[in-house]
Amino acid sequence: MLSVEGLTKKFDSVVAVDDVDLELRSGEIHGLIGPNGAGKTTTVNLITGELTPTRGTIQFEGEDLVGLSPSTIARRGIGRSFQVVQYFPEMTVRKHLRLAVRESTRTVRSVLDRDADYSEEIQRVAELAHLEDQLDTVARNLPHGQKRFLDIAMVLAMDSKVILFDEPAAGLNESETNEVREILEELRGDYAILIVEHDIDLVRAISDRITVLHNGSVLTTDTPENVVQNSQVKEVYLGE
Ligand SMILES: Nc1ncnc2c1ncn2[C@@H]1O[C@H](COP(=O)(O)OP(=O)(O)OP(=O)(O)O)[C@@H](O)[C@H]1O
Repeated sequence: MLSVEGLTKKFDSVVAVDDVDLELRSGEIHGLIGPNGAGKTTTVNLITGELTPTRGTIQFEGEDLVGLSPSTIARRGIGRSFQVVQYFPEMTVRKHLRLAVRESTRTVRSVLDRDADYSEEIQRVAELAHLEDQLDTVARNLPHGQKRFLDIAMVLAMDSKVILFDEPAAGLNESETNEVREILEELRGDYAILIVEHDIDLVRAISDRITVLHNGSVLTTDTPENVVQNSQVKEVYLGE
């Protein structure tokens, strides 16, 4: 579905991403892990078009994404959630979702649709992101964990087919992390998901496959069981 080949990004003398091959299959949850500075966020930023690769190709459903703007890539169906949630403090959850749905349909619907309320779609994504009871809450009043869920809901509302999660559990307590896990489990099969996450227990539990990056390169891509047994992975990342 999403196929990355030979992806390389240099910042002057630093090779942040070095000849990375990565295949995200339809319906899978794919973990992307590695030590600090391994190149995980840079890889995500290359896929979303926020950065331009020095070399390499990124193909989505057979089309090359390199050179397209982030908004075009998002509208093609590649959504991302951010490490730091971006929201309008005084705006309700419902309004956030309405804007996200409208943004995704902007190119195919006419201005006549400007007043559409998209209520069915808003309800659907609110339920998926465990926010159905918070639709009329303004974002700043959401508990910390639910602000993260709002970010997830907005990605879903954009009608994404691929979702790139950058540390969805960062800064969350145990019960909020468990809820993120439940949300991801419910999305399994319907989206291709790439998840960058330092919480190794979460990544192990949720991923169908895991890619380990080290110094910008792929150390291995394998099942969670094999990855945690891999001696090189233990040496550079798991610290055993
Ligand atoms: N804009 C930039 N300019 C220069 N160097 C950068 C830039 N962005 C990232 N780097 C460098 O590229 C390397 C990879 O960084 P990246 O943020 O992708 O790693 P990461 O695996 O996401 O790390 P972390 O787990 O700490 O978020 C690091 O050495 C980093 O310092």
